Amino acid sequence: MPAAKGLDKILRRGSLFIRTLVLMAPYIEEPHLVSGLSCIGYDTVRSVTSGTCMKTPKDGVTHSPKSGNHEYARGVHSWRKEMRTVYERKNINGMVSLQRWNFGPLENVPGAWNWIWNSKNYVMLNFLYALFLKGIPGYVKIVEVGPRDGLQNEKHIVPTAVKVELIKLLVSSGLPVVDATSFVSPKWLPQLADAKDVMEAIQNVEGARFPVLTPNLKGFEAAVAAGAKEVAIFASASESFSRSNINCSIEDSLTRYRDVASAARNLSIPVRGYISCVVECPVEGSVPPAKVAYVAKALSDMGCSEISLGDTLGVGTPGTVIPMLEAVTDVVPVDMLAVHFHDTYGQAMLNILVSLQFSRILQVFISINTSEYLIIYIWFIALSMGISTVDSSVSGLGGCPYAKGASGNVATEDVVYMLNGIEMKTNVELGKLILAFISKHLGRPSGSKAATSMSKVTARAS
Ligand SMILES: CC(C)(COP(=O)([O-])OP(=O)([O-])OC[C@H]1O[C@@H](n2cnc3c(N)ncnc32)[C@H](O)[C@@H]1OP(=O)([O-])[O-])[C@@H](O)C(=O)NCCC(=O)NCCSC(=O)C[C@@](C)(O)CC(=O)[O-]
Repeated sequence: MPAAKGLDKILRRGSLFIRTLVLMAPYIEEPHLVSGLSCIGYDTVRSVTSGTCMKTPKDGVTHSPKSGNHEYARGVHSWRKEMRTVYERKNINGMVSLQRWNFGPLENVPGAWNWIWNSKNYVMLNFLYALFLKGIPGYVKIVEVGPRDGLQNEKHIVPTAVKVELIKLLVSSGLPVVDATSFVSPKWLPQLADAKDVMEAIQNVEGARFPVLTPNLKGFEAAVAAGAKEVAIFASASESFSRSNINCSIEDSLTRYRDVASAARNLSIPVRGYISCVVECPVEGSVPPAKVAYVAKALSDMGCSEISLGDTLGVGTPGTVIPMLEAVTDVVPVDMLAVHFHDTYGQAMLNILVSLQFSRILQVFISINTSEYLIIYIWFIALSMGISTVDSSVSGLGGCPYAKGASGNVATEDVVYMLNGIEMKTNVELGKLILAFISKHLGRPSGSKAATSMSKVTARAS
């Protein structure tokens, strides 16, 4: 709805404006009329000089008001002190309609709040506040990508037993989804050439789902044979990156993925879709949001249950991430989306926060009550909450072998620490997640600031 889109943009500019709008709401319903004046085009023009007036039927019988013979009495709205003009016109049924009015000034805030408090509008306005000022989801699903996106970038191939132990530890911390491995060509990605062995070793691990990446039908069939119950396909919003990562154009990749999605549908296997380079490509530079939206729509149309938007280079800021989210949520529902930030420029946490807070006005509706005066209610209904699925990687492991210079993914420990701090549930136990295990194995410190600081505190205390 175009009006909703426009409002959506305006409302997201800042809470001050939203407060102003909310405070204006009492002035939208304004049936208080006094004194008659004639005006061309309108049956009656009335001026309200003191706002303490309110219509009360003299005989106690409710009847259609006619211009010029209303009865008014001092009413409860003591905050209406300003001058206003109301234009009346008889409608086709002989009813008097309120055609237009001027809004009063906004100074009388306490009175306005009285009005809000004493009416059903309070509920609605409270909802608006909750949405814009605190409107982030209560539960965030974390998709752990360390064993796949993290370890695919290690120079030295990590032994299968270490990968399996890592996955088990991650699951025991409460993570609900762990990307386990990729069924890709071992020539392209030798680091994950043991995909079959890893999958077989975690068959009996309970408590989490284990999606695996499949670039084509060959990979899909191998994954299913090894026991995968969920797969992921990975397209790119940049033509050059698509060619360097999976050796084909975006269109060709979508054709391949349609086959994978259809084979998965036949086996009732859920498919996650990844999109790389949603902000920038290492070769082409900035990627237009419309291109990301195009690929997202294609993945959604072929049946992906979730779409993860990857800032593969880790260069995005809220300035580039928000327009991209706006374009994608124009074509794909927000609850299907996940965000996947690398942290090359230290912007990942900020980008996650704006994604959680991202909400859209989906509907504006206007209701008209013609029982007595024409009363118009205008409600801005914002239905969408922010994005509630975040990808991250334990110890900040990762990068992409085909995106030189890109650093690791945002660290899962840092994400959980931040979400705990703003009281959003993840069901992940931070203490259990802080894994000295993988850092020790890789022979370097953790890439998570939260993990490093908390380990120091624990060491000092003991
Ligand atoms: C897509 C291909 C296979 C095309 O690679 P290709 O060379 O064009 O494929 P091909 O069909 O010509 O096959 C070449 C060889 O690979 C074999 N092959 C073919 N398919 C498979 C398969 N599934 N499993 C095992 N082997 C396979 C095939 O059998 C053949 O073997 P040969 O006859 O030479 O002995 C290749 O480019 C590839 O595997 N690419 C994957 C690269 C990769 O994993 N990159 C990292 C992914 S992470 C990412 O994309 C970003 C993400 C998702 O994390 C989000 C973000 O961070 O933003």
